[in-house]
Amino acid sequence: MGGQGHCGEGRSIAYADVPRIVAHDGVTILRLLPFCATVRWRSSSVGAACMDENATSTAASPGLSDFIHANLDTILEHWEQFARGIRSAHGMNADTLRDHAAGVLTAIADDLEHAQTSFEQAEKSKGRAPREAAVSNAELHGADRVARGFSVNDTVSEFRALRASVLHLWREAEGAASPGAGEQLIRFNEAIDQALTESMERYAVEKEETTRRFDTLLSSSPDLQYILAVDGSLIYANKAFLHLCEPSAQLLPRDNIARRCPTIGPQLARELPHVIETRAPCSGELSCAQLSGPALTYRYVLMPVLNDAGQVESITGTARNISELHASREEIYKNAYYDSLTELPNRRLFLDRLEQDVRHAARTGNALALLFVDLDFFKEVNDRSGHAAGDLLLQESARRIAACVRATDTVARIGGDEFTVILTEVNKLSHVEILAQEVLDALARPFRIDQKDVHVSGSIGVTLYPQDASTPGDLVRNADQAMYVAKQAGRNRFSFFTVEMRESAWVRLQMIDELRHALARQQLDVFYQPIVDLDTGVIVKAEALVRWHHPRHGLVLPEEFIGLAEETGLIDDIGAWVLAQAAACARAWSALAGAPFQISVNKSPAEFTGRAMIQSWDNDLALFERAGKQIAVEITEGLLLNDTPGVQARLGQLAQTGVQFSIDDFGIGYSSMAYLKKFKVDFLKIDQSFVKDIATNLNSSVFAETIVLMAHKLGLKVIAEGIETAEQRDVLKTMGCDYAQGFLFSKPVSSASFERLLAGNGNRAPE
Ligand SMILES: Nc1nc2c(ncn2[C@@H]2O[C@H](COP(=O)(O)OP(=O)(O)OP(=O)(O)O)[C@@H](O)[C@H]2O)c(=O)[nH]1
Repeated sequence: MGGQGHCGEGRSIAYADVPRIVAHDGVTILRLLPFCATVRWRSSSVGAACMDENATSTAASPGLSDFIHANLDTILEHWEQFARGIRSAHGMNADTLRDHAAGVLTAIADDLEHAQTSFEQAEKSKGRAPREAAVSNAELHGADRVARGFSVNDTVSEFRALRASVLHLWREAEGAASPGAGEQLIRFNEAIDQALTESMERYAVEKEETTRRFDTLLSSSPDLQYILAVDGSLIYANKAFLHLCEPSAQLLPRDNIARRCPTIGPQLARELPHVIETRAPCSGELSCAQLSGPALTYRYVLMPVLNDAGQVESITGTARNISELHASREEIYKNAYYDSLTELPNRRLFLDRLEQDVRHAARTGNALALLFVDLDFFKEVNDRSGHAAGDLLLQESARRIAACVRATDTVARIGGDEFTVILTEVNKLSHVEILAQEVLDALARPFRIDQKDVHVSGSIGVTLYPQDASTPGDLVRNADQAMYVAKQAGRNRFSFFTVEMRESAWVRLQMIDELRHALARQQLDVFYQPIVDLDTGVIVKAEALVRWHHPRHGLVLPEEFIGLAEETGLIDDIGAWVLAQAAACARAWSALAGAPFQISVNKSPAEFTGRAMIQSWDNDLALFERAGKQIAVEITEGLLLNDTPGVQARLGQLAQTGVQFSIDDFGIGYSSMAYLKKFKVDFLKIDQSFVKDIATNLNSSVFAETIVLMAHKLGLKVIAEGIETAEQRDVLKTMGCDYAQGFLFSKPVSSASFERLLAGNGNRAPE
């Protein structure tokens, strides 16, 4: 390279000395120092304003090549005025922009320096330009422009401006008029055209590669990627998108997305007018039906592409398959709002719906009915047939209840065996009654479970909006209270809520609350009623009967609170406490009498079936064991007939302790002697309803006598309850009844009073 330049101090620099940098692809480019900013030329007319006074001409034969070398900075400055205007040169920094142009220009100038061979000339005339140094620079130039977002026009304009700047300044410097200028001009134009061609070719290759890379990237993406024209026709679609389209695979020009991709196209096409109008991105979820399998869910984004005028020229779209996410979101929602066993709405969703329905009814003036359905004796199904059978019964109950109502009504499972039904737009009360009865009928039909018929029934409480209450909470409470009344009235029925129910429910709740504290506050007491030997009239036994000294209501009898205790499970604690008192008294009174004295205690069926605490049952067993025959346990016939494994096991455990058993209220139930063979019973207690008219009613006396006879044949003793008159006592005595209990002998009395009775015991037999 023989070119020379001039610096500001008049020192000439060979261009071979100009520092170079090596680009990343190995192409060497010149990095020009900003050393000369003036046009160096012999002519005084050129660049007078910027002429350095100390500058000396070095070019003996000034050619275009020398001119370019000498005035590179000035040319570039001139060119830069234009270059900056190319869309702000796409953010390129001034040095880089200049480096590229300088590289191309310097290479062209170098090329101009050596004489062209005739071969080169011939090749050029055939349009086959030999490679020149400018080419590699131009390639670099073209490649870089793609990456920086220059358009083809921008790139062409850059070269045109470069050519214009050189020629303009050369002409001004009068170089264009120098000898051989024409030839140089031709070669310069050829060289710059050549550089432009190379730059454009490289630009095109680069662009193609970039497009191919993006296409590969987009094609391998599982997300749908596509570009739409504003009329909805597909400009581009990646593989994932085409996969969802009609199977004819190839994308045809102007294919409309709605027609081409019937699964999701129409849904996307509907969004286009909005995106075009607002020029804002839009996103959402859409459902894509599949030939087989569940519909897929896609989350899509549509993004408008704006032209220079700010108008939407196309729309890019992406869509991601979020079916799994959607499914897990649905699963979470289902778990939160639906009962997993029956798939009905759970309590939470039921309360939401009730709130909405109440609001809607308030707006429209319609009435609404809420039904609270509770299965009867469901616990027995679990106990007898197992929990899995209970589950099946709950599922079938859910289906049966749901089949009774309209699709717009809500059926929910809000607890164990509790269901609710919200009936909206209720016009007639009779409709509610009919529906409640239908539900009862449906539940009363046998359930076929494990090849067996299982029977339950339902109790339903009904309340109405707005007649009974105005808030969801009050409606639920009303329906619950009405259901409770239906249960108390015998089950398998429905009750409408009344205001009186609210009052009695409140009293009941208060009683439950007070009963909870009664033991701790020592308000419970055990009274004892004597049982006499009918032959001798001597007190030989006693029955322990619990009493509640209520702070406001005075002495409360067991009939008024044992039911509540059973319902709430308090019966376990109360029963254990009564047993402990009775066992202590039996011990003391045995010592007092100098002979074994037996006290009988009542055990409710709930104590055999409920029992939240295994521990309390074990404690009872230990007490029974210690007491042995000093305690007799009074149980009902129903309990013995209960063949659920849990109940039978507990009865067996109890029998092991050595206590004796009495069948209470004998005669009013099944009066079956069959179970007496299976379970060792010691006493039968004839129910007082037979004793009452035993002296006047032949049926009662025959029945009582039969019981006595049969019991004796089976080796059992008989106790008659509720004896109030000497006549009753005498009839029973004549029949051979063993023991008697009733007001004729004594009312239940406190332990202290009972001790006094015992002290005088044996002195007399009541007449
Ligand atoms: N199998 C099954 N049983 C359940 C489920 N949830 C609760 N339960 C049982 O359902 C029973 C409901 O108790 P209750 O309503 O007092 O029993 P009930 O025998 O129907 O008594 P009444 O309503 O007074 O007739 C309890 O024994 C619970 O253990 C469940 O998901 N599956």
